[in-house]
Amino acid sequence: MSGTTPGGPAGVPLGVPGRDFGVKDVRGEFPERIEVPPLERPPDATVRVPGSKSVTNRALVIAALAEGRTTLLNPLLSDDSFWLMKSLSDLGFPVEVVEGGHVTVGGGAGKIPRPSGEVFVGNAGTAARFLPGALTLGEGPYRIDGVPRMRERPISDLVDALGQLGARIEYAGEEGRFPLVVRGGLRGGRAVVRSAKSSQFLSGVLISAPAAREPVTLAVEGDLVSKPYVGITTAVMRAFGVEVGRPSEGEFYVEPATYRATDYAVEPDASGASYFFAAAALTGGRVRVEGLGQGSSQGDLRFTEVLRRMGCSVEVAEGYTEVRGPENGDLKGVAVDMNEISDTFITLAALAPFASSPTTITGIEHTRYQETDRIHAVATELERLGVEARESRDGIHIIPGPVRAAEIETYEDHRIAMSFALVGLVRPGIGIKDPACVTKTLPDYFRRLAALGGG
Ligand SMILES: O=C(O)C1=C[C@@H](OP(=O)(O)O)[C@@H](O)[C@H](O)C1
Ligand SMILES: C=C(OP(=O)(O)O)C(=O)O
Repeated sequence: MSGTTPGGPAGVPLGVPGRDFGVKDVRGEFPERIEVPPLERPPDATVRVPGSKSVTNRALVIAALAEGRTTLLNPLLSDDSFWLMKSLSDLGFPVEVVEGGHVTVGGGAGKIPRPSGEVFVGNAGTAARFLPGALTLGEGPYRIDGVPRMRERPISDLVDALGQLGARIEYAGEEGRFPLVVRGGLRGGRAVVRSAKSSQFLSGVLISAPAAREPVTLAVEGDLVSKPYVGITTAVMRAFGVEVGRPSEGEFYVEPATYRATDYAVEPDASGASYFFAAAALTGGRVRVEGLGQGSSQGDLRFTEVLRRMGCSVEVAEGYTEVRGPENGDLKGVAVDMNEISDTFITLAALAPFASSPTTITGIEHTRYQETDRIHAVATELERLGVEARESRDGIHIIPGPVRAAEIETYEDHRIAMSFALVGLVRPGIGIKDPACVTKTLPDYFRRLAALGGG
């Protein structure tokens, strides 16, 4: 790695106890750009990745609503969980990162300790979409805001759904956008939820539903994107003692209940694991990710099925998943609908230029509303590498070809940085600008990537 090595154990103690919730602000320790050196030989590695962002942030909110003290084992400690832990702490919940990087949360048994206040969620979609419903449990008003990009990301489908359940939520600035002001009280009843721009709206309503005074029935209207994340939501709710009923295909039913605190082990992050699997695919190497395997609640582990179709051999076992890239180096292009696993479409887009045939990715229009307009950003950066990429409304078509050296713009999007860094493993001269954006979900990503080379 040129420049300083961010996120290394020497520079950045992750998971240390203290008021920084184990997430030291390391952005200033990153260089302005990082050049990823090509690997000298294909990796033959067994790696661990931190806990799932999605599971961590659900478990944190639910633990705060629960009765009793929860310990989260192997949580993700990164910007996204930092903003959620800080928000909960600002609301008066005792949240602590203890020895070993575990997190304890003192639940309010359905109450919020501070009667009013302000919270800030950075650019964490999970915090932005899970907290408004939870805030209806307190007295209010509570103001919730985020970074400028969060003020552009959609939120009205969540506000509308909670409103149908009796929540009083106002837009403090522009109509339909962050920041919001939330007042207390959630009646319950029946709501129609639109989740075509983000599944996080449905998840956010579900998480707060047990706190309503009356039973809640939710009917999903229109497309539901990123479906497996709703399964993660109901799985974490179940672990804290609340069942979600499914009266019919598009309906969810939750009775009034108080979550029960529990000790909860967070499984490794499957979206984060995708970069390490992809590194094996790209180099003809072998990478095993420990602790992530059969029975995972995360849809993104199915990225390995895409790699299998591209010619990799994949083993999803009980306690690990292992990917071996094709020995002859022949990665095949694929046509794949990635609606359900869209965080990994960028990982695939970084592999596609090296395949022996074109790749077509569809079903990902909703990613235009995420950290950046991801379809457009990916097409732009592939073109910067000299690769032909055709953008459509809901996808991208990538034609393999020679890849030239380039300085990659990352648009404050951790997944653009992490995915395009993979190109650097096989092509010299790939610079990643603003590499600090990886702190959103994987602060020591570049150290981990370099370690694949045995470093
Ligand atoms: O609920 C979650 O934890 C997430 C849902 C997905 O968002 P969308 O439903 O907006 O696609 C995913 O992209 C995001 O990284 C995490
Ligand atoms: C879309 C993502 O994040 P968020 O939770 O902010 O939506 C992501 O991590 O790729």
